[in-house]
Amino acid sequence: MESKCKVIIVCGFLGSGKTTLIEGILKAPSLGDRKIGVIQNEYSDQMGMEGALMKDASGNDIEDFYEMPNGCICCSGKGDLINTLDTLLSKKHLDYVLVEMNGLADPSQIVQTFWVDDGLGSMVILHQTIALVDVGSFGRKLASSKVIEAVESTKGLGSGVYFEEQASGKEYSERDLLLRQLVYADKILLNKIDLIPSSTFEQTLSEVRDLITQVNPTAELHESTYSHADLDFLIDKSDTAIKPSPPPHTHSHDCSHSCTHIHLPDIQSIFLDFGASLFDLQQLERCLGELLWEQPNSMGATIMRCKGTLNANDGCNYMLQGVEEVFEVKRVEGVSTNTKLLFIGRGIDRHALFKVLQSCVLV
Ligand SMILES: Nc1nc2c(ncn2[C@@H]2O[C@H](COP(=O)(O)OP(=O)(O)OP(=O)(O)O)[C@@H](O)[C@H]2O)c(=O)[nH]1
Repeated sequence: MESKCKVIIVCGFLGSGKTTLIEGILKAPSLGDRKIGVIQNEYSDQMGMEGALMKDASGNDIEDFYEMPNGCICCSGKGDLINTLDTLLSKKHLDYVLVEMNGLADPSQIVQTFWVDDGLGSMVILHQTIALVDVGSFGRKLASSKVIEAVESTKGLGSGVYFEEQASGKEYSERDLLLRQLVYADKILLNKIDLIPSSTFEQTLSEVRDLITQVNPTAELHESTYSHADLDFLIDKSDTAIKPSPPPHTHSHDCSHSCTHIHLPDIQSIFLDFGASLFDLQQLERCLGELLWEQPNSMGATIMRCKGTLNANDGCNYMLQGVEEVFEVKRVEGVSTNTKLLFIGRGIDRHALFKVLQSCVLV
């Protein structure tokens, strides 16, 4: 009899390194002949770029990649995720499926789905949940006096009270969401430690470790850069004994009508398609600097995350990756696509943003 497919949920806030983690696992030579599928929950149904960049150790495309666009699998989880798993597993046996949640999703519904759904148990098993934390920004977001308050606000997770809150489609504060993404994790990567200034390195890490341990005392913590960790830690080793108990009652909840797809009240996700336009790279980098280095910027917007693909004046394709004020525009090979950019943040005027970026297009 074939063994069950092991599902690994990958969660974490915007830009914390989830895709980087999955790319690293897929490329790891020590993966051998284990078969892995990927389900990625994107913010926009028009992005569809990260699949093309996912390669195995030999540089081949990943066959079993599936994008669940424009949605929140934490809301439509029971339906969409299960259907997608069905589709993937009906083609062939997979040893693992990595499910990347979007950066604004609360993973608790999905995790609980696996705990309580017997039908699911027959073909797949939840192996573990890995959460990514961008240590520098996590520390900043939860720093100082807010720490106690934030930890207090997670009390009751896993209890009936928490379930009821979710059923009413409750929107979270950014701080709550950050912490909720950690509560169900078996393993937590303290990522981007290269970005912590050396003068505050030890202190920052110790504060973040301390806070995370209060929220989730049983998770295994691992410090990383570019989401790197041994495969043994990431996918092989799993200690089911340390998983928290399922909640006391099974509350089935179809929240497609009541939940917003993004659990933060005022966050916008703006998708811009510039077609085959060619961008002046230097001009674009100047514009991005102006948009990202000061938050809120001169347009009054706070941009938390931006990413996309673009065509440049040198005839090459590039990928934009930005997390808060840090961004890079990196050349990519083997991907031919139009310019599609996604911006997530607060107070963004779509038209004004389009105009600024349009000014970087060659005429
Ligand atoms: N300096 C630094 N950059 C990192 C590290 N890990 C990831 N990045 C970069 O951070 C950016 C975002 O990484 P992703 O892996 O796309 O993050 P994500 O969590 O999948 O992003 P969303 O899906 O948009 O939430 C990329 O430019 C990565 O190269 C790290 O440890 N250090």
